[in-house]
Amino acid sequence: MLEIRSLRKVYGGHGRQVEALGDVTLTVPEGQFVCVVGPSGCGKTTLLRCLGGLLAPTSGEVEVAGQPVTGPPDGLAIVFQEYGRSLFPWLRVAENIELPLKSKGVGRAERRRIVDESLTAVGLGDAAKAYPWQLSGGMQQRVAIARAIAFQPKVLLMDEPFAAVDAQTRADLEDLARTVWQRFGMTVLFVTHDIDEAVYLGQRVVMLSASPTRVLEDLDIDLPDKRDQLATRSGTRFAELRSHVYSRIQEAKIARPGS
Ligand SMILES: Nc1ncnc2c1ncn2[C@@H]1O[C@H](COP(=O)(O)OP(=O)(O)OP(=O)(O)O)[C@@H](O)[C@H]1O
Repeated sequence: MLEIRSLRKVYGGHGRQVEALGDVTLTVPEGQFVCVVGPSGCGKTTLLRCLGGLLAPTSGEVEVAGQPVTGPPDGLAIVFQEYGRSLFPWLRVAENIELPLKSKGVGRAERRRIVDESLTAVGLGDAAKAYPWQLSGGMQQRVAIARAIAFQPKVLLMDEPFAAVDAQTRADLEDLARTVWQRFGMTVLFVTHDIDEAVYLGQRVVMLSASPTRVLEDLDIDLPDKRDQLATRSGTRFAELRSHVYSRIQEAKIARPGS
């Protein structure tokens, strides 16, 4: 479903060149939940932007559902970290969710049905008429997730979506992300700084090196499909996986030239 081959991205301008991605190759089959972790600044967001058609690669190829990415692909939705800036404050929650459906040409009655279903799926069945600024940060991020799933994407890209909420809300949103993935069966690529979060959520954890960025390791997460914040995180296998990922990321940071 997602194919990234020898992806390289160099930002230029103002006499400064930054090689955000060196040579990244990665395949995500349809329906998988894959997490991407790596040292700060290694190009995780850049990778998602190239996949989402928001940035052109310097070289290499990016394909979504067999089609080369030349702009935002059909059937792909992105949830960003900054929910405060991704929702329109002057539109009610239901109108925020409806907007992409309108541009897709979905009729009014069907829009209503999809909005209700998506809000219920994220536990906000009663918030349709509220404005985003009347909701807590965690609730706003639920609205952003509802808007993404209302679009019925085949691919969902998530860029550190829970980094700005408190720990308890974050745990709830992590479980919501897995529930939504299991229910709607989309392919998910989830970028995070948080190693525990990556191991808890993913079927695979892809570790990126420091610049020049490549895939350091692609690890299968052999935890049971049914995960639980307490039982899964306190298990021996979880501890082994997280310490493995942690030590690889530490090595990657130390290997960084000049750090
Ligand atoms: N628009 C841009 N112009 C120039 N350089 C950029 C631009 N966007 C990102 N960079 C640089 O590219 C590198 C990778 O940035 P990116 O945000 O993709 O990394 P990241 O792994 O997501 O970072 P973090 O973990 O801190 O969120 C960084 O050195 C960053 O400064």
